[in-house]
Amino acid sequence: MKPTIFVTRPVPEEAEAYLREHCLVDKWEGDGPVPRDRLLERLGNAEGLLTSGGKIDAELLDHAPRLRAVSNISVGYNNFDLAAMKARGIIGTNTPEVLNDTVADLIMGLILSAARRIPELDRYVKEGRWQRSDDEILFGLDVHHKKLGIVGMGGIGEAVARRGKFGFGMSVLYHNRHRKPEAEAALDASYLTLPELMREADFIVLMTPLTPETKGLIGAAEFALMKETAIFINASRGATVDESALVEALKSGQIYGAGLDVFEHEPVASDHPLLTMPNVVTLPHIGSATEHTRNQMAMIAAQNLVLALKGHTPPNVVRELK
Ligand SMILES: NC(=O)C1=CN([C@@H]2O[C@H](COP(=O)(O)OP(=O)(O)OC[C@H]3O[C@@H](n4cnc5c(N)ncnc54)[C@H](O)[C@@H]3O)[C@@H](O)[C@H]2O)C=CC1
Ligand SMILES: O=C(O)C(=O)CO
Repeated sequence: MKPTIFVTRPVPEEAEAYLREHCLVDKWEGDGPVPRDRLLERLGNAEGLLTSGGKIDAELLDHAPRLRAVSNISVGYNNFDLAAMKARGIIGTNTPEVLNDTVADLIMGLILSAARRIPELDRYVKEGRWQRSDDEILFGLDVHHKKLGIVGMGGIGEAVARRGKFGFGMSVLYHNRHRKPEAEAALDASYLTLPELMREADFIVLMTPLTPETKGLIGAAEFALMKETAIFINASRGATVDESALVEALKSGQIYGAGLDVFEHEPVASDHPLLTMPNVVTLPHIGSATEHTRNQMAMIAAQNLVLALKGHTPPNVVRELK
């Protein structure tokens, strides 16, 4: 007898076909993300859940008495209440590594966009404001040979560091929960404390997972240490940054600019002050959003789920907040 699973969002054909081969698939057919109350109604029979970000907490698990595995189509798993899942013997999985290069490419895009003011000046040209006499008002900052500071030197952080080091001749500084001697050797990277990195780096890239320790990790005290020419990039989760402190740091000229792929509340409200600032580049959480990478993520997530439901240990089980 095939296990029943619930799929909360459309997945590519290949992943869906694979799931149907191994499971009885029930899926959300509505537009947009499944509303929480509708999801809870649909979980009565589900032994597996394929999802990408909705909260998996005690309330949801109470509505899913047969649930054995939850598979995220994402590397981040801050949506999991791991204690509640563990208490019920439910396995959680994610999709690490496969998206490292795709997300790192986007982060380089944010760095270049903020430093050279690409979106702002694109609008400038398209709005017919470009004058032959324009000169200094179009200046930005160099990226090459500057100091790249990575906070959270994991799979994605290292992929960004490689691009900075070998593509742009940048020197790599990093702060991480644990030192990484191999990365230090391969990238000639220097380990710094968080305050040291804030003071030293020209580009600060935040790439930690969202955990109780990293919530608000970068706030007023950290922005106060940054150079006036620093550019701050966040592609981790919005809540790792104190957004009000970021707004103040940008408004007061404490830092030069920011590039953001993530926000505390997504989609970000259209009247959010960060959206009114020309020195902030904003994106709608598209770090891994290429067809190739998202297809691979969906397939890996599907395989994780099927393996777990067959009683095997999938390669990407998450056991604790990392
Ligand atoms: N914008 C987007 O579309 C994407 C966002 N993400 C986010 O990026 C995060 C990181 O992804 P990966 O690099 O794959 O994860 P990873 O687990 O490979 O790396 C995270 C690193 O952060 C470090 N870390 C954890 N807590 C820390 C702390 N308190 N202080 C300093 N370092 C700490 C860990 O030791 C680890 O080296 C994900 O958890 C997810 O939230 C991931 C993919 C796409
Ligand atoms: O994988 C993740 O954690 C994302 O945010 C989207 O790819």
